[in-house]
Amino acid sequence: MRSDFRDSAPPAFRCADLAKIYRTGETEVHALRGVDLVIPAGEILVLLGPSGSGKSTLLNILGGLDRPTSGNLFYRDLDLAAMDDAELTRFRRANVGFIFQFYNLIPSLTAEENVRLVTDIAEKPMGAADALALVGLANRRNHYPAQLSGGEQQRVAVARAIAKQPGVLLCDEPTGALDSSTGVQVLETLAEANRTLGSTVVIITHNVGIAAMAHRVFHFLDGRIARVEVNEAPIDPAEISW
Ligand SMILES: Nc1ncnc2c1ncn2[C@@H]1O[C@H](COP(=O)(O)OP(=O)(O)OP(=O)(O)O)[C@@H](O)[C@H]1O
Repeated sequence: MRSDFRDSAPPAFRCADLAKIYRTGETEVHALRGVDLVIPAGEILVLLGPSGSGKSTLLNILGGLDRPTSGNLFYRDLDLAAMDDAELTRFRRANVGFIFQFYNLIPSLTAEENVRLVTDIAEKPMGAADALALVGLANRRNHYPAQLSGGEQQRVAVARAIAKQPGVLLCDEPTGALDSSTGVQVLETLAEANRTLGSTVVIITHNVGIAAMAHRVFHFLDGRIARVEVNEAPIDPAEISW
């Protein structure tokens, strides 16, 4: 059933010959050297590759936090490469949820208030309490970040990201600071958002085991995608450990 839905959907992202050069004084770093990829809507994608191979650079460009130096990039029919700053901000607000390694919660706000920061400005949000229930934290909504474990704080960050029902969830090392069993709980919330909201989920990780939950795995090497693996039978995150 899920694969029919995925096959019929237009791609979430398409990019062609995408390049990113960082210039600092005389120095140039070629972070992306001609990336071609299609990210089908409604899939879970994992990006693997050595440190410095360009994964975060690509994720930031997909999310409209940064711009390519050259190349084409579309989100559905939106031409991201042609957008100015204000348009990119609107694109992010309407379509993208971000999750980073460190949870970036506001310490003086409760879990629910942290989520409400997003639901207050989103176009079609679910309630903050519903988002927290989706990540299994209904009974922690009035707790402050310091009263929550690392895994619980990351689940609040996931709730905050999914509350606006984004088309795409971009996750940069979401389990990087967590132990295996806590990390798996976070991955389960991402899989749940993929299943119930249909969000396309892109996960950067150094943990090769996590690739088993993805529909597709992109292997990065030196600013390029060296290999794409299609996984016909993604496993439930509960089966992953590290
Ligand atoms: N803002 C920046 N200014 C200059 N160089 C940068 C900047 N951001 C990234 N780079 C460089 O671009 C290259 C790709 O970095 P990127 O962070 O995309 O790699 P990565 O695969 O995500 O690495 P990691 O797994 O360590 O996070 C690296 O050489 C990095 O040093």
